[in-house]
Amino acid sequence: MSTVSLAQLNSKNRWVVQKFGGTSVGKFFNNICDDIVKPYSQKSRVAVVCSARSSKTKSEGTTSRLLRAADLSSLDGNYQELLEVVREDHVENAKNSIKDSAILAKLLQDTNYECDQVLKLLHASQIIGEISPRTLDSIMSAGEKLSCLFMAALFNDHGLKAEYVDLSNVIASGLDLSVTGFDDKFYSDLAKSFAKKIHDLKANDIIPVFTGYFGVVPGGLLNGVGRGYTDLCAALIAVGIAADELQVWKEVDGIFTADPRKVPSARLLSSVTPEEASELTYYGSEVIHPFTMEQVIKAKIPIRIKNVENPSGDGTIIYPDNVSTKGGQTPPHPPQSFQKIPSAIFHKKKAATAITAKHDIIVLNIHSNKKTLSHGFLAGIFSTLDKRRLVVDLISTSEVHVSMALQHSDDENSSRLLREAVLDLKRFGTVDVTKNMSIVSLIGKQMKQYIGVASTMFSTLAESGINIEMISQGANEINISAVIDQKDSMKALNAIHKKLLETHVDAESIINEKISHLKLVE
Ligand SMILES: Nc1ncnc2c1ncn2[C@@H]1O[C@H](COP(=O)(O)OP(=O)(O)O)[C@@H](O)[C@H]1O
Ligand SMILES: N[C@@H](CC(=O)OP(=O)(O)O)C(=O)O
Repeated sequence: MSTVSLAQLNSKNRWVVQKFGGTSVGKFFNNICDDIVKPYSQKSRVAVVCSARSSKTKSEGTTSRLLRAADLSSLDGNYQELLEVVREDHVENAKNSIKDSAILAKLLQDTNYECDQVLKLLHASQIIGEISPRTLDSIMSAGEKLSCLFMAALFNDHGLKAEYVDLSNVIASGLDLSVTGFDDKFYSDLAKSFAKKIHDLKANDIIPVFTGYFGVVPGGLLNGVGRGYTDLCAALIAVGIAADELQVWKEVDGIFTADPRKVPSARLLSSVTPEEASELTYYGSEVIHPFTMEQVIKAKIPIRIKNVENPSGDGTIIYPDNVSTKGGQTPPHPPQSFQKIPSAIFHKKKAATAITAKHDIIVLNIHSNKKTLSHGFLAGIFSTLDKRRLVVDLISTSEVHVSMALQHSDDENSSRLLREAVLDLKRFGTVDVTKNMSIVSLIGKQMKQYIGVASTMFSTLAESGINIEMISQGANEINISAVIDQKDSMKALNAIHKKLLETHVDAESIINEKISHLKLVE
């Protein structure tokens, strides 16, 4: 644990909110307790938010299992077996980890109760033969309930004073979000309700362990917010209690210039802006849920991404480059925080910040059967796609041609929806589909200020012998994307990273390279 960071936590009235993802809770619960929550709680108040446990990967984790069980129940399948896997996983983990017999007995009782509740819901869905978004949400909520019951028990077992806080009923049941939407008032009311849960704690040295699942929202949390909703929950808690910092703990040191598993020379970034973090998440590098940023940044609270396996690392701070923190002065004064915020946040000179890739992309090409694109042509295409819940990631149009890149999984249901959409789209012209593609995106808030970045990216692909299917420069000017064959994506990431993101390559050198190239041509 870094003494620098802890030395700055000098007041017990200051809060830090710590969010732990599912795989961290599944694999590193002892580190979380002893090396992270314990030392931080000695210097400040700590609120913990956890996702559902995943002992290996998110796709095999508790939330995914519960969602699969829900699917099975509505299809009259064997959901019981899957739920017993969830129960067994939590019971075994509790028995192996909790030493105090009274704490363990209570945890096992609570764990079995939550599993039995889910079984009842699944049974009801099987009888009805369908599952409503509300029921699906309730089933899904068991993931966070089980993991937080365990984490609170573990903290108490290791000598901390912790209390499990269930947020699943925090949203008033009469709320009609179809009228209000997820608007500012909804978020600010929610943040206040979360804060109230803290004021209701029995003593002011208790560590609340919040279920990252936060309620049956109309339309369903899964539909309204999507997977990864615990980030948003943690953000709203941070806003509600005016925390000094929101820490999102993962299994990487922070945000890198590229996925470190794919690009060995990727560098850790000391800071990124919220816009960059959102783009990175959307285009393949799951950094943080995009809804998280707005709320926290509005409240001037920095977000820090940190590594559960390396708590003393500085991590990556997500903070706008033009806003001071709460109580701070106007920019460019660096925001005050638990750990120093790198001055580079205000003096970033790099043209690009990071490169990312999104896989399982298909490209839909539509050649209009008219000479020019007619009135309503694009609207027709989009409503056809929308009907099948197909979301376009990139689009590029010419006079008579539209190309769109979409993410597509090969499961039966998605394939059927795609087939239907293609059939329907044939009303507008000839349609062809190219599968197994990737979107490679270069992200950077500074890029728009520099000439030559896009052309360097595309010429690097060409020099590597990689064919470009489609090009798009995002409307927000912080994203330049190309669609390429998926089998070339590793090569593309590494080549572009080498050219545009390795330390010695900065914006000036791109421009100089361009100028010397122009001179040669002359
Ligand atoms: N630019 C990037 N910076 C950091 N990690 C990235 C990046 N792009 C992709 N990743 C991957 O995202 C994963 C996020 O970390 P992890 O803790 O596993 O996520 P989660 O908390 O969602 O379970 C890492 O495995 C990492 O390889
Ligand atoms: N457990 C939920 C919510 C979540 O936020 O997960 P994670 O923090 O592990 O991404 C999910 O799997 O989507």
